Amino acid sequence: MSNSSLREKNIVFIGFMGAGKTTVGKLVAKKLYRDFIDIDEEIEKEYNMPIPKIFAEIGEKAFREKEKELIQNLCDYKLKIISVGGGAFLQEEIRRVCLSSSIVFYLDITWDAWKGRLSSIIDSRPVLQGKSMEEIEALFYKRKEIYKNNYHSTIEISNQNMDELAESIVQTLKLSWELHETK
Ligand SMILES: Nc1ncnc2c1ncn2[C@@H]1O[C@H](COP(=O)(O)OP(=O)(O)O)[C@@H](O)[C@H]1O
Ligand SMILES: O=C(O)C1=C[C@@H](OP(=O)(O)O)[C@@H](O)[C@H](O)C1
Ligand SMILES: [Mg+2]
Repeated sequence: MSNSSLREKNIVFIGFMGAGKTTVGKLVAKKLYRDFIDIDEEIEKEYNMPIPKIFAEIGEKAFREKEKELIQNLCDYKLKIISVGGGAFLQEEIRRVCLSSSIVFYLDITWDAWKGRLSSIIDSRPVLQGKSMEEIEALFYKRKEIYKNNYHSTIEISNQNMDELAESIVQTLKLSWELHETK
């Protein structure tokens, strides 16, 4: 692969709900002077309603179809920073298109660190609602199996400040771009 093609690839952030994909993706985009796209935000704009309302009124199936369509379309572009929802990589077609067109960055968080975030995110994450802590924990580990088998680069984010985290991601990316430089 030529250096320019690696540098031009999109960067896609994956990981569990609340791991920080949206927050960190935005910061990384700013540091790299690139466009940032949050897939959930795009879906909310399309339906003109927040995600819990989309799930309740239109249904998860339609949400997943829209998620796939938007990601597939965006992967035709270059140089984008994209945060996908935590459920996106459950779809094989999404995994395939992201892994082939983009650098997939997995934001990994421990269960212990994640637990503390639940109360601040549950109202906007319908997938977490109506579940016991044991059920959420089981979902957390089930999803982890998918993320950890489908990425190019990863970072442990459990106890890091968001800006430092974004800065380490940028440094990792720059290093890998330089390492792949063809003279
Ligand atoms: N590194 C971090 N440290 C502490 N809180 C964080 C961190 N990253 C994200 N958060 C907080 O966790 C919540 C979920 O973050 P968000 O970026 O929306 O995650 P995701 O897009 O992965 O669901 C937000 O309230 C955000 O402020
Ligand atoms: O994991 C999931 O199934 C979902 C994650 C959410 O995005 P975040 O991962 O950004 O919270 C959002 O797409 C939707 O609520 C479903
Ligand atoms: Mg998000």
